[in-house]
Amino acid sequence: MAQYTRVSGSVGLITLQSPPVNALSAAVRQGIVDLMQRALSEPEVKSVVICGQNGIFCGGADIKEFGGQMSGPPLIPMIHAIEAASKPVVAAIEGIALGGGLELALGCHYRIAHSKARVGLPEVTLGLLPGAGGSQRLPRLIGVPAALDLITTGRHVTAAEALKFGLVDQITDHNTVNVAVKFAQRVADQPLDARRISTHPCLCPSDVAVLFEEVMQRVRRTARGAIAPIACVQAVRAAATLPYNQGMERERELMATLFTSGQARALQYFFFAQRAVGRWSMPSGARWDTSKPRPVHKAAVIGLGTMGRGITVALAQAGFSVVAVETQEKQLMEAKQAISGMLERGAKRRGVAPALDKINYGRNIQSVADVDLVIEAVFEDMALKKKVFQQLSAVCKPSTFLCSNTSGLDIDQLACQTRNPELVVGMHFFAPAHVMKLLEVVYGPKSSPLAVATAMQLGKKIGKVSVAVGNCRGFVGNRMLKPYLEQALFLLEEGATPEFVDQVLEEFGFAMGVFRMSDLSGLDVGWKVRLADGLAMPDPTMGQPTRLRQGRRYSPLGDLLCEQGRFGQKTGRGWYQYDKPGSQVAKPDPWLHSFLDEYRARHALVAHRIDHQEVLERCLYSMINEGFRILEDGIAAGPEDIDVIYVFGYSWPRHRGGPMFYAATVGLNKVLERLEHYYQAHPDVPSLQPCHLLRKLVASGSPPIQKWREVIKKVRSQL
Ligand SMILES: CCCCCCC[C@H](O)CC(=O)SCCNC(=O)CCNC(=O)[C@H](O)C(C)(C)COP(=O)([O-])OP(=O)([O-])OC[C@H]1O[C@@H](n2cnc3c(N)ncnc32)[C@H](O)[C@@H]1OP(=O)([O-])[O-]
Ligand SMILES: NC(=O)c1ccc[n+]([C@@H]2O[C@H](COP(=O)([O-])OP(=O)(O)OC[C@H]3O[C@@H](n4cnc5c(N)ncnc54)[C@H](O)[C@@H]3O)[C@@H](O)[C@H]2O)c1
Repeated sequence: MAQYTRVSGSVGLITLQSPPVNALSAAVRQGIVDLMQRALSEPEVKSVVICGQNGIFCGGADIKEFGGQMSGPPLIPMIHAIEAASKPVVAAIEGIALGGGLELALGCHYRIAHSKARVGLPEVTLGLLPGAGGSQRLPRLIGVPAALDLITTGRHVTAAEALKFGLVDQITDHNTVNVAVKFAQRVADQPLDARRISTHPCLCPSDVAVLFEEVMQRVRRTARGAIAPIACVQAVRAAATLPYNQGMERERELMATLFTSGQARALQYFFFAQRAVGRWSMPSGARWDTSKPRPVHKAAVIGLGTMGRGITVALAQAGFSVVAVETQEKQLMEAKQAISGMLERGAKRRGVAPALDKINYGRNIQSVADVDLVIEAVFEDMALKKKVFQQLSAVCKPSTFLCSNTSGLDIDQLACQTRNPELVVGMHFFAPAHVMKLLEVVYGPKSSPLAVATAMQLGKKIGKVSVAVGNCRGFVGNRMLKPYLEQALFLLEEGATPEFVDQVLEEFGFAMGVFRMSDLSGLDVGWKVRLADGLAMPDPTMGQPTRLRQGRRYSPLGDLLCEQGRFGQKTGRGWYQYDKPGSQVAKPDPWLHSFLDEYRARHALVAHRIDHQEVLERCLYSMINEGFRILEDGIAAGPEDIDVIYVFGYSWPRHRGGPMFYAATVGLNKVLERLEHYYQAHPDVPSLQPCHLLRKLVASGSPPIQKWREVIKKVRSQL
């Protein structure tokens, strides 16, 4: 909807009204069309201002409409009509002008923005391009290089940057609508021809062909298989090389291809999934909207290794006072230096002062007595963590929330060490913790909704996408990683190479294949856990068959590498070889290939040809199957939680929506049928056995992912 008012006698003010972001729904578009006609037909009206209600100009096309039949006036002719209007039209931009919202503003003859406003064309993040003339008008207004940057990245720019680009005509700290109305009065009699951006020539640098070639190469390299960024470059190239009308035709063709692509559907699903995870719920019935967080002013971090340092930086950068504790003097000094460096580099990038004074360092756990929340990040050792939790419980004020950054240990066991187990939750960050967006907030059986709400809110304040999950070994992310890693090792035993498996996974869109990722994280990390679990047993005299544990197939390949001191990048050898320890360039290692040949010979394993399909299906479907088990067990509330965890924490390609969305795209019956096939071939691998929920969903006719929660509820109630 939109509202019309006449202000100052001669200005027609059109206000978009569609909360929360004034998206261009059919009703809003109809309103704009009708009210523009009214403004143009009223003789007293000399100029028009378009604004949005509640201090928000417009968040773009209504994404919810994309899935269904589009109705109402189309956007492109609507914007053309505004540009062609005989009276000046001024956009008054407050809050945001994004996507179709900015395209609407580009159709206006002038743009006035509030100094705090942000503008951008983020369509690429939804698998689209600016398809209402944005790809053709923006380069004509701000030049090809700047337009390529904005359109291919989708980044939002501040009003000040927009002014520098020439994207807006004026910025103001005052009431933007009032300023725009006065401006509209001033320009009422000005000629409009030069203000119609579609008539401008597209100014190109002399080396424009080289520029497009370079940008296209960069985009292809970083897109990881996403098609929208490439289409965005093609659309801007059309603006640079074709007359406006032909450019618009090219924009329409490219948009039509993207619009119906699975990638756009996946990215739009993911847009809503990211927001859905904020509406968390617990099996007890506690929910985000009925649980109030408690404010946190001062926090502590215990253990300043890899994770503790990143967590301290994230907290300090967000303005929290932090007490940072490390027991060893040498470690403390090193950590202090590293944290200061991270803060200084971050501050330089963002053009602010480093938050060094936010942190108090100490070696004594007593120094955390008055904090509101503690995040423990000591070694992954249950006995040590229990001791730390006992100490914290004795030292801290009774209301302090005690959180652990454990990667997968039982939160409940830690809670049991404290006086107030209801205030204990997991806060599982991902490395590097000041960079990675994901935070798993893990509730145990005793965790209170207050503790979950507080950890979720803290996560949001430090810029994380927080997902509330239940307590089980590995929580959601690492639990699903286990069958994925396991299949990758089995594939090596059966004839594949690390390079081939990684190539397939990287072509699928992962930033790194499983073996390159393991080399980066350090092979010793998982080895220590397997040793502690009694799985890794190098001594053959222990009587364990090498490739079997507790009746299940087991691959000791990772253990054997660790026994040779091959821990990955840090030692310069792992699944690959590196020029020197710490180097990041992975090279195939002939030693590893001979080692695999000998290993297969020793175990009478006959290598067979493993193709692309088998690698993908076995690695991904076993992981997806575990995802269904997680849903069945109530560890994640819905498929969106799992998908958000995988995209933000494990570099799952966003344009494939996440593992559960991918399963829905492939077809649940196909996933089930292939799992059955592989389980039959490998009956000693339980992770390949299709789980009950997957069978139930297929038996229910494979409903769309948005309906899975209903089936999940039924399955859980039967358990
Ligand atoms: C051939 C056909 C031609 C077509 C022409 C194409 C036109 C055009 O080029 C395409 C587009 O504009 S594509 C669009 C380009 N635009 C974009 O990509 C902008 C996307 N939006 C954003 O980036 C952020 O939401 C804001 C920065 C606007 C606000 O951030 P914040 O303050 O943190 O708030 P928040 O929590 O994020 O959102 C609050 C609520 O609003 C909801 N909602 C928001 N935008 C929506 C929309 N456009 N729609 C619907 N809903 C939208 C959101 O879901 C949430 O509701 P929920 O019930 O809780 O789920
Ligand atoms: N490294 C990762 O990628 C990663 C990711 C997510 C979670 N985690 C988890 O985070 C935790 C820490 O892992 P990390 O990789 O940072 O380990 P790390 O070995 O780099 O650091 C642990 C630090 O804790 C310190 N420490 C040990 N006992 C202490 C005590 N009693 N009081 C204060 N400090 C003490 C050590 O001196 C060391 O500096 C583990 O639980 C791990 O599972 C790690």
